[in-house]
Amino acid sequence: MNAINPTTTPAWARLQQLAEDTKDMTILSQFEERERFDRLSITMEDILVDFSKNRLNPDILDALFDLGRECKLHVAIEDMFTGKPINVTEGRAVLHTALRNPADESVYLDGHNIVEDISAVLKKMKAFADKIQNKEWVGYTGKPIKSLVNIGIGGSDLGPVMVTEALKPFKNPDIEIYFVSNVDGTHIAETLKKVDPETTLFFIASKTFTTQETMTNAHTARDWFLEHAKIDSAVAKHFVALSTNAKSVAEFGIDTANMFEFWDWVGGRYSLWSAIGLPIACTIGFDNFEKLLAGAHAMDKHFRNSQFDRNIPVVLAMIGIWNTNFLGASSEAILPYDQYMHRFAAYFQQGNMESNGKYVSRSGEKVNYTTGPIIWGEPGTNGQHAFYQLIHQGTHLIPCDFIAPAISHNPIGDHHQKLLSNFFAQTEALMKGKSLEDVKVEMKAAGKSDEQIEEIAPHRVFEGNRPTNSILVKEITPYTLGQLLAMYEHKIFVQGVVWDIFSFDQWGVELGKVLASGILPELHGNEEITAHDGSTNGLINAYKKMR
Ligand SMILES: O=P(O)(O)OC[C@H]1O[C@](O)(CO)[C@@H](O)[C@@H]1O
Repeated sequence: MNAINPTTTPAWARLQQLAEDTKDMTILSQFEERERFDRLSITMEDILVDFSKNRLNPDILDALFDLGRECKLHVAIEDMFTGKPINVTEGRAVLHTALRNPADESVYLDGHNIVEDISAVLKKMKAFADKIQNKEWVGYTGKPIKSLVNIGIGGSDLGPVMVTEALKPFKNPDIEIYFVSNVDGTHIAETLKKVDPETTLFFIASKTFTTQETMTNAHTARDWFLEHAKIDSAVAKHFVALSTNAKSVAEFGIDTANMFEFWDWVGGRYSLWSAIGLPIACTIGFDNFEKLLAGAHAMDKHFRNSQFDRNIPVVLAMIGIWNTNFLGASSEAILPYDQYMHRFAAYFQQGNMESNGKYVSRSGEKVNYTTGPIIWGEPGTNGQHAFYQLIHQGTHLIPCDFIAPAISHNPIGDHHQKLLSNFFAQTEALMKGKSLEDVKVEMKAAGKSDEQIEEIAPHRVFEGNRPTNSILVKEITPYTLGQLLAMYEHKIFVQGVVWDIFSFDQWGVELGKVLASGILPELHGNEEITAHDGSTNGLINAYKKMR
C-alpha cells in the first residue's frame, strides 16, 4: 500500500480553495437545482441515502472523488478484498468481508481458500444455534438452556449487544441474552442474580483469550457455576469459547470441541460476522444470522464494484472528510430514529475511533491534518431533548447521520409518524435555520413589545446550514442491518485510506493496559507507593486509606 500524504495531492489544494470560495454558500441555496435530491441520493435495494443536505456543490464532489483517486482508493479496496496484508503493523490481512462471502466464492490467503474454513465454522455454529433454539442443548440437570450470557469486551461485546438489541423483534421469546463486559464486579454480580445455573450457557468471547476484563469475569462465572453444579464435567455443557486462541481456551478448561474458532485476519471490531456472532445466531436463529451476513455481502459488492459517485460508503466517507478537513468539524453524531438501534452509535464509536483515532501516518510520521472524528449519538427523539440544542445553536459544527426505518416493528397509533416527523423536521431545521427577520415577525405577531423583541430575538435565531445525511430504510431486518453495518465499516476504511493511517491496529489501547498490570500488585498491601508521579502516587495512597 502506497503511503500518500493527502495534503500533497492536487485535489486537496483544490478542496482548500473550494472551501474558501464557498464559505458563504448555503446548503439551501443549492436546492435551486431541482434535481439536487435525485442527484445527491443513492438507493440501494431498500435503503435510501440522501446526502443532499450537505455543504456540497458539484465541483466539491468532483474534487472529493479526485482525492479518493489520487490517494489510490481503488487499489486499496482491491487490496483489502484480496487479502493483502494491509494491517501492516500487525502483519495481517483484513478479511472480515470474506466472512460474509457465499460458500461458493473463494478467497485465497497464502494459497489457501479461507472460505472453506469459514464454512466449516458456520456449519458448527448452525448446529449449535439450532440446538439452543430447539431446546435440544441441555444443561447438567437435563433442562434446556434459557439464558445466554456473553462475557467479552470491545469488539467481543459491542457488536453482539448492538445486533441483538437492533433485531429484538426477531428474537426467540424463550431465550434471554445478557452481556457482561466491565471488570467492575457489579456487572457480573447483577447478571448472575438474574440467571439460573441449570439453564444458563456462557459464551467466553475473546479473540486473544487474554483480555483482563473477560478472563476475570469468565473465572468468576465459572466459580459461581461450580458452586452450584459441584462437578467439573458440567462445565462442558455450560461454557463455550469464541476465540482464535485454542491453547488458552484449553488452559481455561473449555473443551476445544466447544470452541468456535476465528482467525487473526478478523479485527476485533469487525468480528461480529465471525464466531463472535454465535450469541446473535442463538438468539435470533441461524437463518436470520445468515441474512445479516447476506446483507453485509450485498453492501460489500456494492462497495467493491460501484463507481465512486454512486458508491454509498465512498460518498459518506468523502463527505466526512470534507466536513472534517475543510469545514473544521471534529465530531459526528449518529442518530437512529429507532429505539431498537439504541446501541448503534456506541458500536460505531469503537468501529470508528479505534480504527481512525491515529496521528501517525503509514510512513510513520505525525500527520499534519485532522484524522478520525469523535463519534457519538443517541436515538431520536431522546437526543432532541438532551443535546440537539448544541447541534442547532452551539459553536461546533456537528455533521449528523439520521437513520430511520419507514416501517416500525411496533405500529402503535401514530407513534411512528410522530417519530419520523421529528426526523424530517430536524434535518430541515438544521439546514434552513431561522433568520432574525423571521424571528422578529413571529414575535411581533405574538404581541411582543419592540423592547422585548430587541432583547430576546437574537437568542431565537438559528444560523442553519448544518450538514446532515439521511438514511431511510424500509424496515430494520437482519438483511438491512447487515447492509447498514457494512456501509459504515467501509466508510471507516475509505477514510483511513485517504488519511493515510493504518485503520486495523489499535496500539493506542496498550499503554493503559500495561500500566494497569503494574499498578495492580501495588494495590494489594497497605504500604505507601512512591514509584509514580505525584498525582498517581497520591491517588493510589488515598485509595488505600479510604478503602
Ligand atoms: O477479543 P479480545 O481479544 O478480548 O479483545 C477485546 C477488545 O480489546 C481491544 O483489543 C482493545 O480494547 C479491542 O480491539 C478488542 O475488541
